[in-house]
Amino acid sequence: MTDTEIKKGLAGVTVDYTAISKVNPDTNSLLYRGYPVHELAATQPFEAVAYLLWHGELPSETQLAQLRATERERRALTDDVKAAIDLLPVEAHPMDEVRTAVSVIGAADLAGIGNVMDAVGTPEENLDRSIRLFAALPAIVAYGQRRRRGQDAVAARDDLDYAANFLWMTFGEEADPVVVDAFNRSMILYAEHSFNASTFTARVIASTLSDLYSAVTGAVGALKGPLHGGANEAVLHIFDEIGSADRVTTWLDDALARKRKIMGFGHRVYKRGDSRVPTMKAALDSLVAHYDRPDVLALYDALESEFVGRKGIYPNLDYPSGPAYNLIGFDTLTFTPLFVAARITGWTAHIMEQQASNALIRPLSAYNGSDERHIEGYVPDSATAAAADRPEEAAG
Ligand SMILES: CC(=O)SCCNC(=O)CCNC(=O)[C@H](O)C(C)(C)COP(=O)(O)OP(=O)(O)OC[C@H]1O[C@@H](n2cnc3c(N)ncnc32)[C@H](O)[C@@H]1OP(=O)(O)O
Ligand SMILES: O=C([O-])CC(=O)C(=O)O
Repeated sequence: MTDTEIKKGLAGVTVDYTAISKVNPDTNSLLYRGYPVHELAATQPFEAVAYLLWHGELPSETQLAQLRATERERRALTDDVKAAIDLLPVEAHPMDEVRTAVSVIGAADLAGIGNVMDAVGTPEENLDRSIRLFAALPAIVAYGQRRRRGQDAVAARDDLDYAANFLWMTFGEEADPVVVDAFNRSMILYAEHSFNASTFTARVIASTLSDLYSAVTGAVGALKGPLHGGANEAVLHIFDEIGSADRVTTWLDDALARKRKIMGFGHRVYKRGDSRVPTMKAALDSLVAHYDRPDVLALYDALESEFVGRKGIYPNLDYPSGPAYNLIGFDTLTFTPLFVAARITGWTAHIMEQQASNALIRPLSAYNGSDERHIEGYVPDSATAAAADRPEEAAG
């Protein structure tokens, strides 16, 4: 064994600088490029926050109009992506559809083909790729839900902004402004969160000088897990299991006796509450009032107060966003793909930041396997035996 200190899960390890966001668990705050996220959620369209994450500044009116025009041009579900999704079983998890769709878009981008040294691309190419994925994902996520319901794709509308068009493509009808506003806020809150597991995955892949699409594909895989983005889906499964507020105590007694994790609670960095929860909870409250569903709020409050009271572990963003997406009408399986559509902004900002100041990410491990041993009967040839006698030369 070794006396090297192991930082399991990289907990508490600071691996690099980032200028994109600051998560501060002491003040329970989250800044995107210096702006508190709740101020952005209250005042900005998601497109402006995407611009902020990529460029470091909020857009002028002209810059926002340019980004919106490009996003609108690239919103449609393209034939190749639709065909690739249609090849998958209709029961496939939508995160697998999204991962596949990103891969298809990446394979169709032929810039840098021919020499692997060009895969990484220029900053201009990577900003363009970021906008391409940002614009394409809503149609992919919307079509996934419609396909599972046996419905056709709904064509994008270029007279609607990002959030309203996303809801239009999913449901085929214009959403109420209350719903659009709550959805827009959720996208902003989900957009970015420093070196979380999926963003770190993207940065690891980018650090090898692989291409942006590969880094995003890996990030989608990391986000799928229930300890990370998959928790918003898992929260709704828990709500369905519990059923109603009056059943919370018995359900929790049983779940804790069986040492189950209560999804939507706890966080690696925040230990006294997630900075984004109050803003998302306010969005959930507006949806509860809009849809007249006080039963949802009763269950939400009952589980939160019982679990926090017993364990002192607080809700994370996935706790209010799960029931909010359910009220809007998204299928439970669609929740984590919605997170992808939002986080594509943060992931791509981090990929470009990694590329701008790259070092291959390759930590060390401490070996705790078998002592050296040998294959019975193996006789090295003379060159191998000679090299074994001169290990420093063999290592080159
Ligand atoms: C957008 C996001 O990705 S936010 C995170 C979404 N994920 C979830 O909601 C999944 C549920 N939560 C969790 O599993 C954890 O809180 C994590 C993975 C998010 C953070 O975990 P870590 O910082 O590694 O803390 P860890 O898992 O070691 O938990 C510390 C203790 O609290 C307990 N704990 C933490 N979260 C929970 C929970 N949700 N339910 C029950 N117990 C919990 C652990 O069992 C552990 O107890 P122990 O010390 O008795 O073993
Ligand atoms: O920061 C984390 O570990 C997880 C999280 O909340 C996020 O990615 O939004």
